[in-house]
Amino acid sequence: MENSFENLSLNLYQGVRGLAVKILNRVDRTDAYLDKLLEIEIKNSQLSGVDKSLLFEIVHGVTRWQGRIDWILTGFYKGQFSKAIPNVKNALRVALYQILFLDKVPDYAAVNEAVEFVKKLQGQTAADLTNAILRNIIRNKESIRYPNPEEDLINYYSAYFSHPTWLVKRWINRFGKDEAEKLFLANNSKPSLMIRVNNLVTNIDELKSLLNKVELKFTDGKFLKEFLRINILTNITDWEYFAKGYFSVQDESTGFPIKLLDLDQNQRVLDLCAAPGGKTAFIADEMKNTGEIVALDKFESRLNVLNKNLNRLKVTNVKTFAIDALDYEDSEGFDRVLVDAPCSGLGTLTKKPDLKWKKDLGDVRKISNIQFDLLKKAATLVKSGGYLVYSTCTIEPEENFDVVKKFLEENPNFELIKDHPHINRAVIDENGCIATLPHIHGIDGSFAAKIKRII
Ligand SMILES: C[S@@+](CC[C@H](N)C(=O)[O-])C[C@H]1O[C@@H](n2cnc3c(N)ncnc32)[C@H](O)[C@@H]1O
Repeated sequence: MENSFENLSLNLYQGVRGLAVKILNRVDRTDAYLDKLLEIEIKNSQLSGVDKSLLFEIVHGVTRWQGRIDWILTGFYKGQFSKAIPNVKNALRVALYQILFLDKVPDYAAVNEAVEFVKKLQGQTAADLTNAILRNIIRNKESIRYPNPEEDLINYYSAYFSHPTWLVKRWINRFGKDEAEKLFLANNSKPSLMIRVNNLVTNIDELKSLLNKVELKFTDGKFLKEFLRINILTNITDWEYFAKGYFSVQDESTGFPIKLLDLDQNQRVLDLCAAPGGKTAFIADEMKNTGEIVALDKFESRLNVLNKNLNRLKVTNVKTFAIDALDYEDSEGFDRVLVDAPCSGLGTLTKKPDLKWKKDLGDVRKISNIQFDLLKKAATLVKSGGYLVYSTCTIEPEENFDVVKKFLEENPNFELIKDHPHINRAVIDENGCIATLPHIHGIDGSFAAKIKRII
């Protein structure tokens, strides 16, 4: 029975557009994240490399521009678009994304695909409706009207720049109109691919010459010498040197917390929230595989991914434990402790556009309590004279400096280190912490604070 169900669903959601609708239906209906769903579908599908890239582009693009796409569809849909049948709703979104944003797909092809798909799943009437709406939009493409910014700036920004109203309000209040606009645009740009050289296996010069040999164009990272920006979006993990552990794929912003740790060989380091191990591997690299790193994560499955990554990168100085960090005990103490806390991820919207629709202010507030508890716990595990680094990949103050400030107020035996002589001043904020913003620094939004245990 189950098998025939699966076959049925395989047949119904065929090809790139069918799979795109299937994934987007799930994003809407469950709390699963886009990338996880995409990864599962790609693994189970027989798509060619080109089609995999197109599927990635379509589901990311629809999600990135969903605010604008839905605004337009709401105007042309007879009835309430928000209440449309999921298959119809997402087939319309997929087609409209291609019509508005993808030059390589002719409009008529996008319409025909959507109409055929809807006909197969929902019947002729729904297909006729799909056809009529899309053709009507194509005819009026040049004269689409958005809310009037003079009268309703929030809804204008929300529709035009495709961000939820709560974030629009928040970021206009914080940054002002012009800067907020730049942030929306940066969030809506396609992500760039950055890699970190793994000095345990190679060095930056060798990696650059290998990239040149396969004609993969790159530029140096803006802030940290270990990072390179690959100028085209390519599936670089298929390259033989990825499997050989020459580099890992990670944004330059992830390097700052490691630099703040001020690592040396033979130290004892705790990585409290470690999976999937991007930062653990960089710590091991800075320590030249000496000393000891203890890496914790609450989820065994995520630690399995970490272990796989560390093996590939030839990291040998890490012990892992699947445990809630709040329950972890250790009598010896650590020279360095990293709390790379779970967060709303709102600094990473170029890569994870679904987060802007999935998270709200309640989530930001809720997670800040967890972050504070993790930082307090970490403080009990660092040796006197040692450093504690607190980091996130969000730009929201409640999850960043507010957590650190409250911690420092309650713990006078710790002090914030504000002087970072080896770090580019462009990423240091008014409090002496690292704070990156996508529209200013051209990398993911992130935060890191260096705290010293005095006694
Ligand atoms: C931001 S991610 C860490 C990313 C990682 N440091 C890296 O650079 O690849 C946060 C991690 O914290 C883990 N986590 C959340 N709550 C935790 C807890 N109470 N104890 C331990 N790990 C936790 C999550 O499973 C997640 O893997």
